[in-house]
Amino acid sequence: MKEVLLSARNLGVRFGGVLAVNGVSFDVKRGEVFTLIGPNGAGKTTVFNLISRIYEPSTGSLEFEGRPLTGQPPHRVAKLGIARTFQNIELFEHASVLHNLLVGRHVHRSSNVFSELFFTRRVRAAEVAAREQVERVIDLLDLQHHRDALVAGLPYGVRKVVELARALCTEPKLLLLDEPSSGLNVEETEDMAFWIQDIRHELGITVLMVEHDMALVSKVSDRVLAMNQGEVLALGTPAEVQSHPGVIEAYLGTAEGVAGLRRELA
Ligand SMILES: Nc1ncnc2c1ncn2[C@@H]1O[C@H](COP(=O)(O)OP(=O)(O)OP(=O)(O)O)[C@@H](O)[C@H]1O
Repeated sequence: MKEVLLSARNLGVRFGGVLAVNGVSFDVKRGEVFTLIGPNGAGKTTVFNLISRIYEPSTGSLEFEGRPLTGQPPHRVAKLGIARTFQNIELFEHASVLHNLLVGRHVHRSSNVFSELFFTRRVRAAEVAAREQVERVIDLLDLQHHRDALVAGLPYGVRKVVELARALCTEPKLLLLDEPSSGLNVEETEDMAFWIQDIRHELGITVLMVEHDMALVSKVSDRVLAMNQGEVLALGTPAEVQSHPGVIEAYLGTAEGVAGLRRELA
């Protein structure tokens, strides 16, 4: 059995009168692609924000590599090996792709003013390692042609890949992808599925994803957790979860929704 990388136990968070997440428990195993699905407002992004330490849980705990994550300040999360992308892309728009990726590497910088000023051997070695990792990621995600382009001038689909690249430049153990297909056309979504599979197989990175596109979910996920109104509805393989009656009712809602899902999966 695979080792558990991230463990959530009885997670809960309340915003005023809204219980956004309530008693949610799950384990993400090292090397898998684990996906959260559910209708709008189910609590998926809130779970991401709890893992990123943007929100403090009202109840429960999170462990990463067997150590408590709850209690860590948000700026430590990247250093521990957790990177994320956002539903709305967050990049430096007026910087080049290369600069955005190099910024992603800064999580590994531990130099002080003195060593930076005199460009010591350690700083030089860190600089070389940063460049090598950035070039590896550029090659993996086929971004060579866009290396020197300003982010602001790039099509949305490419910006989405640049954001993914920036997260990979931090060399994460766990990659959180918040709706990687949102805003992408069919072809770009297929490319995104390839990138996710490559990231998992070639880099061995564990992926925790929130996604609405069920065709993408089925293609890349090992396990799926369905949520509704802040609670866990079902956990299993993509096929098991999609055929779960509670999921069909909550996630798809209507008979037309079910027919739509069947068409999408056909
Ligand atoms: N900062 C906040 N303050 C108040 N309420 C919030 C906050 N963040 C989330 N919520 C509420 O918590 C619930 C869960 O929201 P969340 O964004 O996690 O859902 P989601 O499953 O990611 O939905 P979507 O698929 O639309 O992104 C919603 O009712 C939302 O309005």
